[in-house]
Amino acid sequence: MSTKKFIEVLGAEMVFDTRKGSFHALRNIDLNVAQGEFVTLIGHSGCGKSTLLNLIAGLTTATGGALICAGREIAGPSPERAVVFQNHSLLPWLSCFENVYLAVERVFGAREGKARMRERTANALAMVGLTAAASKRPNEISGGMKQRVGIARALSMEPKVLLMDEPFGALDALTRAHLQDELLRIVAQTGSTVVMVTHDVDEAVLLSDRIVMMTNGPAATIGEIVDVRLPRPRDRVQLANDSLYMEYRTSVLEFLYHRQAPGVRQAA
Ligand SMILES: Nc1ncnc2c1ncn2[C@@H]1O[C@H](COP(=O)(O)OP(=O)(O)OP(=O)(O)O)[C@@H](O)[C@H]1O
Repeated sequence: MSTKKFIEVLGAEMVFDTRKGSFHALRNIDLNVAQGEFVTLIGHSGCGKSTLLNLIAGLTTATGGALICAGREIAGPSPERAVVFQNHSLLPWLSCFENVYLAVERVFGAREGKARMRERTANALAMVGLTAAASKRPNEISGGMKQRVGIARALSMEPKVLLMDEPFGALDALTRAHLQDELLRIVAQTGSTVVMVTHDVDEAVLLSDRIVMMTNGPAATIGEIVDVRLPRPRDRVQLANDSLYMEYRTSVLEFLYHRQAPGVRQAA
């Protein structure tokens, strides 16, 4: 198996059946993601970013084409592809520790003892800086902390791929910046392969190895891909004045606001 083609999306199509007839959401999506690569999907609202992420997650089945992860066809959801959503979806009656432990137990429960699973849970919480909040319930912590529990829960499953659907979309700018920096550090530490949906151009340039820019729907497809060749580790303050950073930023903005202006529909 080539590590350059860890995730393969081959001519994927997605047509939804709706009450008003069929809706062609995604058309001929071809994308390879390498092992350890950080790829973001960006595009205007409704273009199909979440739909593509859900196909990779195995939460929805493509109506055409094929999707492969680690050499096997994606046939449904799997802990090897953990998903972090915008609304963390934690169980409110469980502590942060218990929320993460639940995921650990589901993945490792059949072959590992409780002590090892508790260790895994504690490690995941430590990775996102939440050791001190482990015994708190979701309603006792901030939005940013809840999102970190969601990330810890995903990481605790030791997924091959981390799929993130606007994970920081609901957070204020400072919390968001802080969590982006943490994600950069965690990904550097774990070597995770990440596919993340975002609306935020700066977030995309800061985090990505490649930015996949999608055309407007219906029948959205990949318009262009930007290779972000900024060295890592990346520092947001230094990058603020970096000319290469500005170039990447401008090319994404040009794609989004000149070539795919909001509200301009594709000819289906
Ligand atoms: N289950 C479904 N049934 C019918 N249509 C759907 C379904 N899911 C998504 N769609 C349609 O497919 C298109 C793409 O939706 P999707 O949520 O993937 O877009 P998005 O780019 O993630 O949007 P946003 O940025 O606003 O979250 C939209 O027109 C949406 O209405």
